[in-house]
Amino acid sequence: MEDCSVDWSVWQGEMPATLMFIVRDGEVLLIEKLRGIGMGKINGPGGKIDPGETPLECVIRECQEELHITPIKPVKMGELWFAMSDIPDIHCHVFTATEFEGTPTATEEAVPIWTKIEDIPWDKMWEDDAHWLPQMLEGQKFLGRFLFEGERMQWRDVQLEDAGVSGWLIS
Ligand SMILES: Nc1nc2c([nH]c(=O)n2[C@H]2C[C@H](O)[C@@H](COP(=O)(O)OP(=O)(O)OP(=O)(O)O)O2)c(=O)[nH]1
Repeated sequence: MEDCSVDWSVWQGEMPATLMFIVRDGEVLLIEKLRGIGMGKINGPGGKIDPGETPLECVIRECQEELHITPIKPVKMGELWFAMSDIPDIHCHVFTATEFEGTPTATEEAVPIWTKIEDIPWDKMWEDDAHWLPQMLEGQKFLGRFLFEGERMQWRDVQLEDAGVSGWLIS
């Protein structure tokens, strides 16, 4: 991979966002995303953080809005820093949970898809996901930094456990 043109030591995401991956019995709750950034892709529920909201508040609200479920005791597992070419840079907080209230329900924003971990459809997901989601689903915390040109990943760096967590912008 070529050198990265981004100075990550001063990078600040312009658009804060969240993602949730609920895991139960060897399956992960994914969505087909019907609108917003990444429309048409498979992803976890999540979205942009509203002004005044914490990442935890946001990820719970997005699960309620997109799937009519409330995750219980979400755990922050990672940060994703996306330097983008055509949209504002995204700073995403990634959570997991093993319990939730409610029944995952299709909405105007998302269709729920329980997926066996070994069957995750990488070709329908963002290109970077294969570089941190497997590690996260094995319980490792992380910091992933990516440079995108449009929807194509140009550069990546993923740090696991303490090396990653120590770089988080928000604990
Ligand atoms: N897994 C994964 N998720 C990503 C990547 N890039 C990226 O923005 N996302 C996520 C972060 C957010 O959850 C989501 C983008 O926010 P959104 O457009 O869904 O936000 P929203 O629901 O608030 O938007 P809106 O439809 O109300 O305008 O996509 C990526 O490379 N991989």
